[in-house]
Amino acid sequence: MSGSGPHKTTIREATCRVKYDMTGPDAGQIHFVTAMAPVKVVVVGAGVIGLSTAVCLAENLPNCSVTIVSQHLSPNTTSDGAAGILITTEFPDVPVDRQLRWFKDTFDHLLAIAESSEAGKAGVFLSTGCQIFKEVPRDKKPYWSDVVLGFRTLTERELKRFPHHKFGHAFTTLKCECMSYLPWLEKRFRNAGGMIIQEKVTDLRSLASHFDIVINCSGLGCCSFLEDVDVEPIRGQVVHLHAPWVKNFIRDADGKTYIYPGMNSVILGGTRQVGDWRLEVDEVDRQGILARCCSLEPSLRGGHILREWVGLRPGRRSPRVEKEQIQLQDGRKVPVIHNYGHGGNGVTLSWGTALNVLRLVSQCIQHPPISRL
Ligand SMILES: Cc1cc2nc3c(=O)[nH]c(=O)nc-3n(C[C@H](O)[C@H](O)[C@H](O)COP(=O)(O)OP(=O)(O)OC[C@H]3O[C@@H](n4cnc5c(N)ncnc54)[C@H](O)[C@@H]3O)c2cc1C
Ligand SMILES: O=C([O-])CC(=O)C(=O)O
Repeated sequence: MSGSGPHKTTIREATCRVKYDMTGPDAGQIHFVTAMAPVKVVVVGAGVIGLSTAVCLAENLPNCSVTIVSQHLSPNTTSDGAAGILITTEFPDVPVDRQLRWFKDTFDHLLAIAESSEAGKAGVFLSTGCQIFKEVPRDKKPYWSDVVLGFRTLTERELKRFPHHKFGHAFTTLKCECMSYLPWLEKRFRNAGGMIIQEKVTDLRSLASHFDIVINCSGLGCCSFLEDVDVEPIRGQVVHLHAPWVKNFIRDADGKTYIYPGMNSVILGGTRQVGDWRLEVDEVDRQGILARCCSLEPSLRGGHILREWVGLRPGRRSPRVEKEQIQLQDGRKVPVIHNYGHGGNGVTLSWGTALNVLRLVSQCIQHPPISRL
């Protein structure tokens, strides 16, 4: 780490002191007095997962100093190119109630932004449309149906628009455009006293020697410094089309065809090529995307292409949100909290998994319960 010397404060030394208020308007309340030295937390990564996590920590833990160390910043992260729709799937290794909480916490957080005067600046807004199925799904009402707004089954008349599909849901969800949202989060982070260092991490241990707690939000990047054989790229290509008359989203449940109207363009997708590291736009993929999307929404044929983009989703069977401990050469044990592997759902789960990390960090520093947790 350049620009910071060895740091000797341990977490134990920095834990807060408790004061009991006997008088005044807060009588009977326990106050936690800021400790002598702040707990030094470092967040690796400044995509939607790293920035959400860093903001959550910086705004809720006054006795921590939070630093982001990231190789790339917005607009050069995978998150920047995400369609940003809030739709989730079911991960095999995470209890459903935990997944539900991740999604609901994110939805509620972003809904509040969408309803505020910050919506335009943050790039967060409501989006109504449908998800359609070529075969009737076993579970006609997914576990997340009560998180989104106005969830219902498509009528037969609505389904007639999609002759190759047998079933569908209509609902209102949120779209969070990271090209706006990430700079907006970054500003919020700096306002909360956070620091950002642009640097590649090659070894978690040497980073840990300068901090008390390490949070790993490096997405696919953790392949280079972490032995997690489950992480792999899932290539996604999208086309941005000028077609402002298209207002409602359409998503094929197979995840390979979607149409998402946004603030300045309609995003057409997509591809899901597992293990494919190519970042170049593929001509054949483009033709496939346009053909599939136009077959669902023929009016798109009147649009024109604004730009194209390829990103690599941080693929994993399930996201990894958990704590481990690493031991440094001097014997010091440093908690490392992982928050990566969100695949095609990083925006959808960003705030929920960030709050999960906040709870884990709070446990590490024996911070008092916070009403927002
Ligand atoms: C085409 C496409 C469409 C998508 N659409 C949606 C959608 O509609 N909804 C949705 O929820 N999700 C969507 N996704 C998925 C979403 O983009 C990802 O889940 C999300 O971006 C993951 O965020 P992240 O912060 O983990 O990763 P990233 O955005 O990749 O951020 C990782 C960060 O870690 C940093 N980093 C990596 N390695 C190192 C290192 N060694 N040292 C220092 N820093 C490092 C990087 O520089 C970067 O800042 C889409 C993805 C693609 C490709
Ligand atoms: O699948 C979608 O609807 C959009 C998305 O999250 C992705 O392409 O990863």
